[in-house]
Amino acid sequence: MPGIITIDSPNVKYSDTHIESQYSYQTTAVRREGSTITVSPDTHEMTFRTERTVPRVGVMLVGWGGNNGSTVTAAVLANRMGLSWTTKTGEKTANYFGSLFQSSTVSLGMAPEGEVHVPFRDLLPMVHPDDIIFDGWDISSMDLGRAMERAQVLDWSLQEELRPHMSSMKPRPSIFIPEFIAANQESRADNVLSGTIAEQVEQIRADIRDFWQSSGVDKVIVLWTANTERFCDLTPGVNDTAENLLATIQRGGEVSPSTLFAVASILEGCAYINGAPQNTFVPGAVELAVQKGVFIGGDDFKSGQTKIKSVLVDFLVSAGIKPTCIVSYNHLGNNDGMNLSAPQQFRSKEISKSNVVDDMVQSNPILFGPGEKPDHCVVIKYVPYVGDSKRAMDEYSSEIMMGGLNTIALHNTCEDSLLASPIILDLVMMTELCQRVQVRAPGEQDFQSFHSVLALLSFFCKAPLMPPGAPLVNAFFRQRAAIENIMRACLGLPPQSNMQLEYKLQTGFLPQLTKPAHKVLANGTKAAAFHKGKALHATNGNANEAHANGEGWDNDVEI
Ligand SMILES: NC(=O)c1ccc[n+]([C@@H]2O[C@H](COP(=O)([O-])OP(=O)(O)OC[C@H]3O[C@@H](n4cnc5c(N)ncnc54)[C@H](O)[C@@H]3O)[C@@H](O)[C@H]2O)c1
Ligand SMILES: O=P([O-])([O-])O[C@@H]1[C@@H](O)[C@H](O)[C@@H](O)[C@H](O)[C@@H]1O
Repeated sequence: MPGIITIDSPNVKYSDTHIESQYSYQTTAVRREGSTITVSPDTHEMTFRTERTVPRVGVMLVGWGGNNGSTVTAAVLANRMGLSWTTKTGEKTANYFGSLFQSSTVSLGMAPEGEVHVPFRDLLPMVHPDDIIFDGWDISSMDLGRAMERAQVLDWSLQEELRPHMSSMKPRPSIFIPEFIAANQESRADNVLSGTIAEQVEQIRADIRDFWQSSGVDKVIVLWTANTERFCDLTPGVNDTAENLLATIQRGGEVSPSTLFAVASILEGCAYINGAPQNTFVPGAVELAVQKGVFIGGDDFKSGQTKIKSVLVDFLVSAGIKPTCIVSYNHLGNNDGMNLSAPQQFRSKEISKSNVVDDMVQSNPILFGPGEKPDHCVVIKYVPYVGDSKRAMDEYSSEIMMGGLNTIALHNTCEDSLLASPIILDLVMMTELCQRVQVRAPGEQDFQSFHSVLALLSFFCKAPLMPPGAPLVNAFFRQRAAIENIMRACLGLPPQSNMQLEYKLQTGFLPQLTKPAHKVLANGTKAAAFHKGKALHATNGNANEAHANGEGWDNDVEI
């Protein structure tokens, strides 16, 4: 499976330090005048430049001692050490299932032996999760070995192998403002900073510098996987601009811990990602990130029930079926669930879970009139007994042809933290890669980075944070295609169109192959065709299958 991908194109140059590609970005400009819609294809000549050297990456997790924080740390250690462990159903081996980059593939195109798929991570140089160094903060002082035990996510035999390596990991004291999370969290808070919020921000900044220097990493990314906070009021003069936000911090006004961490990270030049649903990125924080040229992204890991929703609703609407009622219920018994049992914290989650279908619904005015939406109900209940094993139950009712009614019921049980952990890794890998990509826009002399609000992270989030004016897309496969095609652009490759025209015409034409599979001498009655990855050749009037031999295709087949 592993392979080194080399692009054989005059538009792609490899130097010791960079991959540079000349890319023709093809779009359409649309103009609607009354009932007339005019579409004008546009081609924009651009240049992508990607640094080839993958740096040593440190990740500082806020909420490190939580279920997600302890689980993702454990998973990376287990993979790095190549651990296997015994369970009642047999031997298990560490893996990164659920990671887009580590466990999914992309198609490069057709080779003589058929379509070639490679691991997503092989498209461009990316940090490997095994190499990530973790650190972080928690209001709970529990070391990571005991936090892993408290989380009750991983098999005991694996925990026993990992504990000696995790017990030495101790979360740094954190910023704790009780009013932002549920009151039921206060019993954990034995590891908190004191002083003004300005002093605490300075401590967080010092922590980042300390980790950066002591770990020897080349860059640090900070990620919030602490509890869901209530929404913060957006108040002019308080958090509407970078200047006002910094002044509010100095003055001691209302700023949430997650926003304080964002400010500290941005001021230290570290990308900051929000894995929870609260509105961390108040306008002042966004402006500060833009001023400092630092990436920010979020909100709220898209891990399970919502991820399926962003697929299923896209399927229904794209198939011309009208979803009219969506009920998403789940219960879980971990600490996240306990925090979400408080109304204000639940409200943050309800918002992020509810808006995920808007773009898909708005894309189809045949099914939905102006402002029309499906009924959409989100319920989350805290049931301690089930722990991290979230039970999600969904019902999708849809109108089908001639007044018909279709109802899809789903039941989904899984460890919530084992869905979120690979997403944390993907968020880090995507962010770190984007920090090494520069783009020269059409007609420009200079290269620029992506916008500080890193829209490419939307695939991993329920409520994507987008640059001003950018359209919000939640549809799963559209988001995935955006990542794939931008990474292909870095290699000078065209977008994945799935057209496969070479196999859809009467006279087949095959891509330029290194070893000609066969001569295509179609005379109108005979043509090369593929079926199930094998070439069906009409030769001597009889269709027979030419099989790929060990080295390549039968070369003597003529038609
Ligand atoms: N599948 C998932 O697990 C999933 C999916 C989407 C979003 N999320 C979000 O990710 C977050 C973490 O989920 P979890 O299951 O790990 O929850 P958790 O409660 O197990 O972990 C959160 C940790 O944050 C700590 N904490 C709270 N306030 C803090 C602060 N101010 N500074 C530092 N630490 C603080 C808590 O002590 C706790 O250890 C939650 O906000 C959750 O809503 C989780
Ligand atoms: O599975 P999903 O919808 O992506 O998101 C999950 C919710 O279903 C769950 O209720 C909540 O506790 C988790 O934090 C996470 O947000």
